[in-house]
Order: sequence, then structure tokens, then C-alpha cells
Amino acid sequence: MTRTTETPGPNASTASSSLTALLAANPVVPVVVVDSAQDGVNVGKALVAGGITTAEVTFRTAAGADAIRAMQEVEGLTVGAGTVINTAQVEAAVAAGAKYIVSPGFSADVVRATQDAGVLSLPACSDASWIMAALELGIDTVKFFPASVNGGVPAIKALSAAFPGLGFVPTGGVNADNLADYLSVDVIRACGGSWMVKKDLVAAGDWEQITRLSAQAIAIAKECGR
Ligand SMILES: O=C(O)C(=O)C[C@H](O)[C@H](O)COP(=O)(O)O
Repeated sequence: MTRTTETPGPNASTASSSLTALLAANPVVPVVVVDSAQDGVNVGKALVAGGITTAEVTFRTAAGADAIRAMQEVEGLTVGAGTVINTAQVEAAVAAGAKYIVSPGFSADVVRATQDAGVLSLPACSDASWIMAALELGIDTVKFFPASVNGGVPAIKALSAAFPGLGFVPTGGVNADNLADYLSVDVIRACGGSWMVKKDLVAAGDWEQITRLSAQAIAIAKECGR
């Protein structure tokens, strides 16, 4: 396991504070997987109708970049890219208009390319060593993935003791039943997840249910003071 210990890019610290602001305004980050740009637009509209104002559109399908580009037309929606695992995808995501880039793990190359493009970077770290590598690049908020199998809230609290000031965005296993447990923790800046945009809902074109589940998630976030 090799890690690059480069210095942060010139945009790193501005980008970090903007990420904090973005997450404060978007405490629930839906992880969206779509097979077409049109599905992306429909999902985006359904999310906004339910009060969710961002979407992390994954590069897990070939439609990812096209969907990000098409979703720029959805009013009130900030579109980011997810499952970004190499610098070619960073380039494609930035070209498509992604405002932030999320990875399921930590890659210094991906973070640097994102910072160099002046786009917000949210890499995932599941333990203290990866967090230290992220800190070296000026990252002040990390995705915690997969959150539930890595110990959930107790693990985040334990890591937080060693890294005061670091923000976390748990993703993986978060749902309507445990969202409040996560959002009650100060260092958790937002939660990511797919529970309101499940593949079967997208396949069925059930935009109303996506809106209902989004509204439910936002109501829970509000109860937690977000
Ligand atoms: O693709 C990525 O970059 C990921 O990090 C994976 C997603 O965030 C999780 O698959 C969401 O988890 P669930 O909400 O449990 O479905």
C-alpha cells in the first residue's frame, strides 16, 4: 500500500470551507445510480420536490457523466459525482459540471486532480491511517464508507477523538431508521445513501415515492436541527 504525500493543491483550503457550507445546506446526500440522462433529470426533479437539494450521481453506470450534464437543468439542485476512482473520471465529471467529487476510498491522485480543477473533494476514509493521508492534502471532511459495517456512530465518535475538527459523511447502510442517530452527532456534517433513490424505484419511474422518501429524510434532518 503506497500513499503519496504531496502537498495540497492551491485551492484546497477554500474548497474545504466551501464543502462545509455545501454539506450544511445539504444534510442528506442521495447516491444516485441511473442508466440514462433522462432518468437522472427525473430523479433530480423528484428529489428537489421532496426538499433534497443535491445529488451524488455515480460513475457506476456508463450514463453517469451524461446524467450529471443533463441534471444541470434541474433548478435548485447541486450535482456532484460519485464512485469516482481515477483521474480520467475526475476530468469527465468536471467537464460535465459536477460541483463536488466523491470517492468510495482515498486516492491522493484523485483528490489532487479534483483540487487542481477547483472542485470540492470528498474522499472516503474508513480508518485513522487513511484519514491521516487525507489530512496531508488539506481535506477537512471525509466520507466514512461503508459506515454501518465499519462501526457506525461509535466508530465515528472514536475516530473523532483523535481528529478534532474533522467532519464525517457516513454512507453505506444509512436509512430512514438510523438517519437521526447519525445526524445527532455534531461532527457528522451530512449523511449519504441510496434509500430514497433505490434502483427499483428508478426502474419503475416511481418519482412520487422518491419525493416522499426525500421529504421524510429532510423531516428527520430538521428534527436533528439540520
Ligand atoms: O459508490 C460509491 O462511491 C459508494 O460510496 C457507494 C454508495 O455510497 C453506497 O452504495 C450507498 O450505500 P447504501 O445507501 O447502503 O446503498
